[in-house]
Amino acid sequence: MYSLKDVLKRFIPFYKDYIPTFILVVIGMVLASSGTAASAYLVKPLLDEIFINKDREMLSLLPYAIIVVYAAKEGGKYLQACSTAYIGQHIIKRLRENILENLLSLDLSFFHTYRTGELISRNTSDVERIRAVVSSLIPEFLRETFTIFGLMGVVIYQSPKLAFFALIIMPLAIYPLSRLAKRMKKISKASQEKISDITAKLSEIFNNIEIIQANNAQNYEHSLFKNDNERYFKLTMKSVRVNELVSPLMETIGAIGVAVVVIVGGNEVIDGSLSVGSFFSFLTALFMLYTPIKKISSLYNKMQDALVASERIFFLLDQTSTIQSGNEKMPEKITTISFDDVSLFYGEKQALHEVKLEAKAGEMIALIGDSGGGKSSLMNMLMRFYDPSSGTIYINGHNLKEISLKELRENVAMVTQRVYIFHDSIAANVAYGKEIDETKVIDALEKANAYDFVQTLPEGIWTHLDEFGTNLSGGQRQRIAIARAIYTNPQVLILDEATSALDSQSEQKITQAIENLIKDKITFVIAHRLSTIKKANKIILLKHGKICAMGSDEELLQNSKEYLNLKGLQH
Ligand SMILES: Nc1ncnc2c1ncn2[C@@H]1O[C@H](COP(=O)(O)OP(=O)(O)OP(=O)(O)O)[C@@H](O)[C@H]1O
Repeated sequence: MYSLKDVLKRFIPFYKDYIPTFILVVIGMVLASSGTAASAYLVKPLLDEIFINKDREMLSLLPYAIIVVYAAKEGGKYLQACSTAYIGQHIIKRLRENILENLLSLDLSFFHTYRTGELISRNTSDVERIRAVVSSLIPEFLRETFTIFGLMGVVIYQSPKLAFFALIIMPLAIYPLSRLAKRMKKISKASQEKISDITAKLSEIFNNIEIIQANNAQNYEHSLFKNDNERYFKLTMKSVRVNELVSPLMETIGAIGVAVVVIVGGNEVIDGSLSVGSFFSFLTALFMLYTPIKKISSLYNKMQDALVASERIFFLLDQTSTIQSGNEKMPEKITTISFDDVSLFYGEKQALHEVKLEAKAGEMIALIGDSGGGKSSLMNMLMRFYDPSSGTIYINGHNLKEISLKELRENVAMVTQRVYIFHDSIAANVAYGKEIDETKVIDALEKANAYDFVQTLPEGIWTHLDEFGTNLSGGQRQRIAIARAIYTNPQVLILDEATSALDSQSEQKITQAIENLIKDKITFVIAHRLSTIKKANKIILLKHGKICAMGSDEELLQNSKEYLNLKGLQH
């Protein structure tokens, strides 16, 4: 668990950039605290000089002094509030960017472990909670502490004896307050986890809305959500009750202090050893003291909340990718890709067993086999979404891990089973992440046999696609994805069931297009379709993570029973 010191330490590099703004914060803080103390002090001349001594000169001065003191106090507060908000909001903005930057660099296994909603929640609501610590909490804490010292100065100055009685009460409040803070920390942790669950649930619901409606599972999802929501509501109420307890507790303990002061001070005023003005100035400062003390204890509770949130955020910032880029340049021309005794484990589960295969430029390799055989896993390693647990993948004899990750992914393009469409224009979807070159976009669309339908859309390649491409048909989406893969003219193409959503006519056109594209490339096709398999130079049959047959269609027909079985099933 992080302490406040740890949290602040992590923010020091951020704070360094805001020194001029901090100076404004301090000026505001000093004005606000000294203004508060001065306003309590002014009660003494008000009573003693004006009301008791009937001093007219003082009457002509004091009202102006009151205005100046209050203006300084409130102006200081305003200055401090705006400057601290600037620092806080700006740090938070940078923090969000840093979190996303780090998350984007992480490997896929991380994203398979954490739910999307959970990550969104940490990047939004937890970051918001932390804002309290980085911006307002610390300066407010300091301002209130300064105010306490200023007011204590007035209290002690006016009557040290009374101050002794009044201030002795204070430690009495500390014990219950520290108990409350501990409780608050616990509730905060539970509540932050719950809000993460809620966000995760919502993102799951919106992503799967079709399947929810198709299964009439609306009520089921709604009741799951209601449970989480109810729990969050209860936790929030619990934290409100704990937080709101601070004030009545402080007031009651404070009242004991005031009662003692009235008894002792009242006697002194009656005896004439204390002036009425001093007594009231003292009493005003004492009353005013409870406000900052109360604020500090409530701030302390909020801090517990922020500490828990920090822990969840630093966790994300501290994650490092297990997939690190190599330093070697990608060979200009990829001539061979070889898998040398490559095995892959997902946790305990072994997905691939000592796979050995080689692909040469111009070859098309078809990967076939039952579902779960390991075809996608093999290709995921070529993209370096995962690294082999043992064995090595080589490109032109260079270990894949030594090659720059960026250059690798520039040269290897993938069309996956799941088609990804971004909420942007078709052109931006095709050129995704790269500069849009209109001619290249049209060329890629033509090659993917997609330009015909794109042309019929109202704004052509500039037509905006909905999130997930819901305004396109499945086959159209797939052709956009293929266009994206060929936009950069990659040297290696991985097509994972890429033609599954196409009707046979467009599939034929795509197959033709792919045949033209792949001439000097290395292409891996994960396919069940016989038309694709036939054209492959090499067919690899994967079963339970092992290669159980490898060769051309003809060879396999002759010597692989499994291949015959597979073909038999498809006829
Ligand atoms: N991220 C993952 N975490 C854990 N296990 C996984 C993961 N991805 C795949 N697997 C497991 O590894 C095995 C191989 O999966 P893979 O997706 O590579 O098979 P496949 O041959 O591509 O299947 P399909 O044809 O159904 O797509 C399966 O048993 C699968 O359950």
